[in-house]
Amino acid sequence: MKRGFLNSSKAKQLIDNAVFTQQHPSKNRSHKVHLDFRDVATEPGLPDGYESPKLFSREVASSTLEYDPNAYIYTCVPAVNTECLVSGHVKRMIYDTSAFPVLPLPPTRGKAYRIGEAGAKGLGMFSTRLIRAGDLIIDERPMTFSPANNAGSFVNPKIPNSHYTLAQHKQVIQHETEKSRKLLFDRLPLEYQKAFMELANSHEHDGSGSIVGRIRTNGIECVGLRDKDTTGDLGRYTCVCKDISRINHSCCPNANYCWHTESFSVRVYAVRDIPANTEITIAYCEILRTASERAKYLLPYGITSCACSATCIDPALSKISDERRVRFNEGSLSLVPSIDSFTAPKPGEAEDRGSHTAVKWVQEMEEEGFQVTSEYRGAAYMLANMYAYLQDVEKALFYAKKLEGIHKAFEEKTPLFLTEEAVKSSLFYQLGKGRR
Ligand SMILES: C[S@@+](CC[C@H](N)C(=O)[O-])C[C@H]1O[C@@H](n2cnc3c(N)ncnc32)[C@H](O)[C@@H]1O
Repeated sequence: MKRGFLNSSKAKQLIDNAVFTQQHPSKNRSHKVHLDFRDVATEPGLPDGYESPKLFSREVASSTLEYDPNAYIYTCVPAVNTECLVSGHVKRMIYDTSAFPVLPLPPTRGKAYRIGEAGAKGLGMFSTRLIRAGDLIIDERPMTFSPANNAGSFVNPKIPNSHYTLAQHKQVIQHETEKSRKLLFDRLPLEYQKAFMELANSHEHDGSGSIVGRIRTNGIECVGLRDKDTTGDLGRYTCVCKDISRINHSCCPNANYCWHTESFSVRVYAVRDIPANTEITIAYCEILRTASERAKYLLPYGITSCACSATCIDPALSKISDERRVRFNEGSLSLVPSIDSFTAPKPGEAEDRGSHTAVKWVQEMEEEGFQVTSEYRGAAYMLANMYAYLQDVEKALFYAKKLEGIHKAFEEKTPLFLTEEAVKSSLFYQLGKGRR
């Protein structure tokens, strides 16, 4: 039996309460503004006379799944020891996940990281030995799991929102979200409370409370879990881990991360070889964006000028990198030629015209450190298959082997041929053979 706070109001109702109807200043009509805790409270404090609603609690068995799907529950998912603020619907989704709760995986060849000083970035995660592409660096269960917006916080539906300005409404949302997350925090063991409060907080001056600020700075999206009947930004979940929270951002990261419901954990894999004593980095934003676009996404993390690599520091390199990022981002579809256009290079030419662009892209993406992108994987995979089709086993293997580690890092199930025999029995090799 675990103490649980049951908030009986419906998720939909909560979401509707976060929609503020604003009068258009010049025209005689109103429009809806959606608010969530990522909105900056324009002024500190709360509206005069605002009374925060009292939450009531009820003891429930933590193992039960007999909840209203739209009610939010504070619960410790017993098998995994994570404190959760979760809708009944999502709690059921978790328990219905096949194989849940399997143990997190052990890191490949044992632990290979330490947490240490990373200069102006604060703390960071560093390799203690060579880590190979595809190695699992860490598989960590989070300390907290909660909605990624203000869902689960209780804004009294009796409060007539017409009495508030937009800024005041934001203050209420921020206040109530912090209050609901504080309850989650208070349920953590003391050791986790300490670890949580030691984490970075890049939201100290935007109206976010100290708990919400840390969730926003360190939260990892729990892809695949979302509240009933929600789309887009609504209904998502985020989790905060102890060690993974120390991984800094890079615009050319050497690791990727993914959420796994069956183990209730976040896995971090190397996407290329990481030498000993090197910082392990992930991307906090889409990396195939220009420097100015990336800067917008990084600002909420307090990253005002990213200095993660030479391409972010040197304006000339940054210009070249931006041009490449835009090209890779926009051109991925035109890169994939139809099978009929696969032809062998003409005598004296290194590459056929059909493959030339893809070969150049793979080279450029490796120079930039974009192995984490689907565009890199797509281009290398296409080349491996194309050379198999052209019966060029050596080149087919050359590109397939580039993907060996990355496939592990993305837990890809698509078969890769990594031996001469495997190339020769692949579909593309057989198709190419039949064509000659
Ligand atoms: C998830 S934490 C990462 C660990 C953090 N450095 C620490 O000391 O705990 C995110 C925060 O780290 C810092 N950070 C991460 N990547 C950075 C980068 N590329 N440049 C500057 N600061 C960075 C920012 O302060 C950001 O808000």
